[in-house]
Amino acid sequence: MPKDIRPFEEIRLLFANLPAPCAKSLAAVRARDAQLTKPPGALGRLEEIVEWLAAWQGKAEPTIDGPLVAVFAANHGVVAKGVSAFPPSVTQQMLDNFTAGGAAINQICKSFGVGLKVFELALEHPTGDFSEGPAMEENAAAATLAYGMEAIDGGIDLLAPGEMGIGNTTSAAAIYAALYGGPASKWTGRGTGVDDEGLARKNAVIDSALALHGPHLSDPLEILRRLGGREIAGMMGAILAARLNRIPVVLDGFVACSAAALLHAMDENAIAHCIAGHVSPEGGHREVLRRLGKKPLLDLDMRLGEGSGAAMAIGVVKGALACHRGMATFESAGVSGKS
Ligand SMILES: Cc1cc2ncn([C@H]3O[C@H](COP(=O)(O)O)[C@@H](O)[C@H]3O)c2cc1C
Ligand SMILES: O=C(O)c1cccnc1
Repeated sequence: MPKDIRPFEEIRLLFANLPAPCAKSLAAVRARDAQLTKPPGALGRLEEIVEWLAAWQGKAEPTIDGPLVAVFAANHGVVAKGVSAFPPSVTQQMLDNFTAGGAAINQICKSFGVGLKVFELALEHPTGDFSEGPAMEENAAAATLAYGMEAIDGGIDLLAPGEMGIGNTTSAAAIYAALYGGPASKWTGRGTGVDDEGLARKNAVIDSALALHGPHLSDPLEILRRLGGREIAGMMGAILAARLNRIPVVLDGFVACSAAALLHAMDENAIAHCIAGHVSPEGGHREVLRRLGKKPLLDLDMRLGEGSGAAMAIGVVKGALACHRGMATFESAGVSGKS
C-alpha cells in the first residue's frame, strides 16, 4: 500500500472491486425450483432466499455448512451523559455471559446450529463522548474496520454480524440522523429501557452532537469516526469482507443496521449481498430498512441486539435451503405436473 494514502482512502479503494451476483448459479436454482413437487411460487420468499444464497455464494448448490454470528463488543464514552438504562460494566459482564452460554444469542445459535464468535474491542477504553468531540481517531476507526474484515475467515458461508455495547443505540440513532436528517427524536428509541427523562437526554445529546459535528457529516466514514463506535466499525468491516469473499449476510436490528447503512451511503450496491433478518421496534429501524430497500424476514418485536434477530432468521434461511435441497422433483416422485 503506498505510504501517502490515508487510512480511510484505503477503505474506499475496496469498493472498486465488489463482486456481482452470479447469474449462472441463480439460473440453476430457478431451474431446479421449477421441478420441485409444489405449485410454482408456493414457497414464497423461501424461494427468493435460496436464489439469494446461490447468487451471492456463486454456487449452483448453495450451502449453509458454516453459518456464523460474529458479535462485536465495545464501550461508549457517551454513556456518561445518562443515555442508557444500564451501566457500561454490563458490556463485559454480558461477554462473560456469552462465554458461559447464558445469553439469548447462545440459545438461538444452539437451536439452529449456528456458530458464535465474540470479538472484544478494547472494552476498558471507551470511545470518546461524541457530544464533546469525535468518538475515534481516523487511524483507530480504520484499524477497527480492518479488524472486522479479518474476523471473517474461510469456513464461513453465511454471516450475521451482531453487537454488544451499552450506549450503542445512542450511537446508531446519531448515525441515522446524520445520514438521513434529524431531529434525533425521529430515530431514537428507549434502548435498554430509559424512562421519559432518559429519552429526552438521549435526544438532546444527539441533537447537540449533530450541531457540533454538522459540517463534517457528509462523508459516511467521518460519521463513523465522529458518532460511531468500535463495534459499528467492526460490523462494517465484517459486512464488507463478507461481500469480497462471496458470503451472504443476514442483518440484525437497529444497531447492526447502522453499519450496513454507512456502507450503503458509501455505495448503494455495497450491501446488495445482505438481507434484513428482522425488524426491531427500536426507534426508526423500520424506516431505516425502507431506506435500505430491505424487507425484513421476521417481525417479532425483538429489540435485543447480540445478533439475536438475525440468528432467528438464519433458522428460516436453513429451512428454505432444506426444502430446495431435499424436496423430490415431479419426475423422481412420480407426481403429475400442472395439467
Ligand atoms: C443485560 C443486557 C443484555 C443485552 N444484550 C444486548 N443488549 C443491547 O443493549 C445495548 C444497547 O442499549 P442502550 O443503548 O440502551 O445501552 C447493547 O449492548 C445491545 O446489544 C443488551 C443490554 C443489556 C442491559
Ligand atoms: O434492535 C436492536 O438491535 C437493539 C435494540 C435495543 C437495544 N439494543 C439493540
